[in-house]
Amino acid sequence: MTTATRTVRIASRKSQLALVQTHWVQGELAKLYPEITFEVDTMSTQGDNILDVALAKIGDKGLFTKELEVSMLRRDSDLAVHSLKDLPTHLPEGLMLGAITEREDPADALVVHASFQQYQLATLPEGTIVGTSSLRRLAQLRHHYPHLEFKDIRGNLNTRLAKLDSGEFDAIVLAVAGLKRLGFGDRIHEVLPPEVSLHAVGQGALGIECRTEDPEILQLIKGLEHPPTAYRCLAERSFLRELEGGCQVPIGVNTTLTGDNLTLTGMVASLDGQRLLRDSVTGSATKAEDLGIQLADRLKAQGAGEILAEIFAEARP
Ligand SMILES: NCc1[nH]cc(CCC(=O)O)c1CC(=O)O
Repeated sequence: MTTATRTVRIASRKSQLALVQTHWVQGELAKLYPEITFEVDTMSTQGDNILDVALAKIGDKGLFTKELEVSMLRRDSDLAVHSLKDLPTHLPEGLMLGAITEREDPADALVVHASFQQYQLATLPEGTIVGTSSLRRLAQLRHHYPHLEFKDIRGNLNTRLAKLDSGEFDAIVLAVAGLKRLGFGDRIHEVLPPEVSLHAVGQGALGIECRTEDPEILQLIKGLEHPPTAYRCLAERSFLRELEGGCQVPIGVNTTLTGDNLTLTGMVASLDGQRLLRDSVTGSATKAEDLGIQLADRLKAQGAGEILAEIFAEARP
C-alpha cells in the first residue's frame, strides 16, 4: 500500500534574507498541510548578479523576481516567495499575488558606526556620511537633514554592515524588517518615525506569487494570508501603481488600520529633497485599492506627476 505524496515546489532567491523568508513560508505551509511535501528551489535573479551598478540606475522591472516567475510559468515551480516591496505592481500575464503574510515592522532604521553611538539621526553632525541605496530614503533624509552627506551603498545586509563597520560610512539606513529577520535587531540604533521616513510600499511583508490558473495552490497559500497586512499593502500597492512608480522611485507610504478604518499616507519627493509632497486619505479597508487611487490623484493634483517625470527623464537618458 503506497501513498503518493503530493510535492509543491517553492521558488526562492538565494540570498540569506530570501532563504530565511522562504523557509519560514515552507515551515508554515508544512504545519498547515502535513500531507504535502514542500520543496524549495533556489535561483539567482538579475538583481543578485548586478552588484556594481547603483540600483537606481538599472530600473526595477522585476529585477529580483523575473527568474522566479519564469520558473512558475514553466511549471518548474508552483509558488514564489518575495519581499513584497521587491514585487512589481504589474505582474506578468498568468501570475498573481496570491497571499500577503503578516508584516514585520515596516519602518526604516538607522545603524551607526561605533564612533557615532552618541548621536541620533537629528543630532548627526554636518558632513556625516550616510549610506543608502534607496532614492526614497535619500530624498526624505535630504529634505529633513540637508547638512548630511549621502553615498550609495550596495550589497546584501552583511556586506553593508561590514562597509559601515570598516569606516566607509558613518551611518546607514536599512529596513527594520530585514535586520530583524537576519538576527541583527541589536544593530538598530534608531527606528525612523513616519514623520521623517515613510517606508517603501509593502515593506516588511512577504508576497507569495502563484499562477492565475492554479486554484489549488492559491487556496494553499491563502492559508498564510494576514488580512490586516493585506488591506494595508493593497492600498499601498494601488497608490504606487496609480503613480506608475516602481521600487526605485522616491515614493513612501505609511498605513494604519483601526477596525475597518484604513488611513494611507503617501509622499513623492524630488531627488534633491527640495520638493516633498505628502497627503493622507482615510476610508473603509474593504475599499483599500480605491484609497490608493484617491491618494495618488491628490498628489498628482499637487504636482507629483512632474516630479516623477523629471526623475524618469534623468534615469533613462
Ligand atoms: N531593497 C532590498 C530589500 N528588500 C527587502 C528588504 C528587507 C525589508 C523588507 O522585507 O521589506 C530589503 C533590505 C532593505 O531595504 O534594507
